[in-house]
Amino acid sequence: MSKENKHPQLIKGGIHADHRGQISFVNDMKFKTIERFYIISNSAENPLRAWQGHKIDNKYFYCMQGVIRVYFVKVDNWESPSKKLKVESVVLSANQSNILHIPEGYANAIESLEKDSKLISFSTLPLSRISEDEVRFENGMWAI
Ligand SMILES: Cc1cn([C@H]2C[C@H](O)[C@@H](COP(=O)(O)OP(=O)(O)O[C@H]3O[C@@H](C)C(=O)[C@@H](O)[C@H]3O)O2)c(=O)[nH]c1=O
Repeated sequence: MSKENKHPQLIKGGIHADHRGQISFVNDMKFKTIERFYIISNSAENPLRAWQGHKIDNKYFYCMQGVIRVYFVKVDNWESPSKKLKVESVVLSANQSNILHIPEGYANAIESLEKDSKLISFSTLPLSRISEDEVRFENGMWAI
């Protein structure tokens, strides 16, 4: 059976504004497989959080405040990945209300492009299984 071609995808949402205020939504986001969520806010001194690799966990990233660039790399070999792997990225903004889905098999890096930017991350793997999933690489592993 052919391996499903799972590449990061943007799940488009929208924003409704009227005299009462504003609603940001992503109607097509499904939570059946979500196990937990957390919110990342990088410090002003370290605006770039790189690199977290995930063999199993899927990430659904949503920018709640400010602007954040998410980089991702398809890891070819977890023990000794090539330094020449293609780095792709997507900019998420609180003014656009989109979710970036990064499937398993990728390393990600999170860069805050504005002060006090906040990213909510929905994960499909319970924290108890992190040890079989997460592989950390140093900041300079893949050039940003
Ligand atoms: C991510 C996460 C962390 N924590 C706690 C435990 C941990 O000691 C502390 C710091 O977490 P981390 O060191 O994993 O944070 P970090 O190194 O920023 O890694 C996180 O960044 C995102 C981009 C990822 O892809 C995940 O791997 C996630 O672990 O926060 C939770 O309790 N629940 C969570 O879901």
